Amino acid sequence: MGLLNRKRVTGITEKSKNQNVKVRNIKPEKARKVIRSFHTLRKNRSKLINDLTQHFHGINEENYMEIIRSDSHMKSVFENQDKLSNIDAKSVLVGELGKVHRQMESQGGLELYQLASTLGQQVSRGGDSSRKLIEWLKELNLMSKGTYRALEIGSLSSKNVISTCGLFQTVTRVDLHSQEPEEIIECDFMEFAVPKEEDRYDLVSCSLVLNFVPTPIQRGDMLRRIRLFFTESNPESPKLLFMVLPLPCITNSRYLDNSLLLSMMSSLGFKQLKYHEATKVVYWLWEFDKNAKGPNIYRSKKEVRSGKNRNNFSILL
Ligand SMILES: C[S@@+](CC[C@H](N)C(=O)[O-])C[C@H]1O[C@@H](n2cnc3c(N)ncnc32)[C@H](O)[C@@H]1O
Repeated sequence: MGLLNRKRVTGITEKSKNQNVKVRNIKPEKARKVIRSFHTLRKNRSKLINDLTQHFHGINEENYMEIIRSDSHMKSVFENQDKLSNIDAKSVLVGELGKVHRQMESQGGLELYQLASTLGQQVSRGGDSSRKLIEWLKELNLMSKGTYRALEIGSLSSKNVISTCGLFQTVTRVDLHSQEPEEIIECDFMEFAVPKEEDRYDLVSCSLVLNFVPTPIQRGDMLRRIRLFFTESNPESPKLLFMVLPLPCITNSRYLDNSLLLSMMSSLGFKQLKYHEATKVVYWLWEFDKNAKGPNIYRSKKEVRSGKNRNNFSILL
């Protein structure tokens, strides 16, 4: 993304890639708008790509540009240079996908979304969510200093409290777009290889990531996958998942409230240890027990709240 674009959209004036992120001149409302709009576009993109799987074998969010651009006609439809050809279903979808793709680019893409999210981590605006995790770990006296391993999914910085608190022997950080290539592994967690047993983790942090994942099924898949990353080598020590979501995902969703989430998580083997609602986000600390699974009955959405002004956030397993 060009610096010009970023300036036009938000007034951010400093280049951030591969440096500690600096954000200036971006108002909190603007940051929230960037985040909301990015989530909507990502959801629309995901739906279009899903619809296109019947026309392009194996198309997904990583390879769609490559696949579409390898067909010169589809490439020009995607790039909106061949409007007259948008008559069949496949071309309509490709044309729409091109439109969404351009909107995402012009609004700054993932990089700008991360800048806006980093702003949310500034202390004056709610701060680094991992502070709550460390507060809880200390309160529950759950992890003795320096012996445990943590995995942070969706990491914006290696300087967050989870990394600096000294409670962990190692913190492995992954993100779709790494802002510190030496400290944060750039990859999709869904493709991050499950390590050998001795390299697995005692704690996984998944803060403000599930709401980024575009579909309810993919969110469920992410939760399911997280379980594979817990070590079994210290049976005495707890296996913990720290999770954060925007508050409305749980307090104003048509399809999810905390009681439903509790039973879903329990069907995956997670027991709620801690829960905290802040003004804008909600935090959980879950303990995982691989032997404590329940029945999986969460394959379709069920309304838990009615009313017009609800959001549709949900998770399916
Ligand atoms: C809103 S930021 C949250 C960052 C930080 N964890 C926090 O709590 O402030 C969401 C981050 O999750 C990352 N992310 C989303 N889906 C991911 C995935 N499947 N694998 C790795 N990172 C992902 C995004 O790239 C983004 O940097």
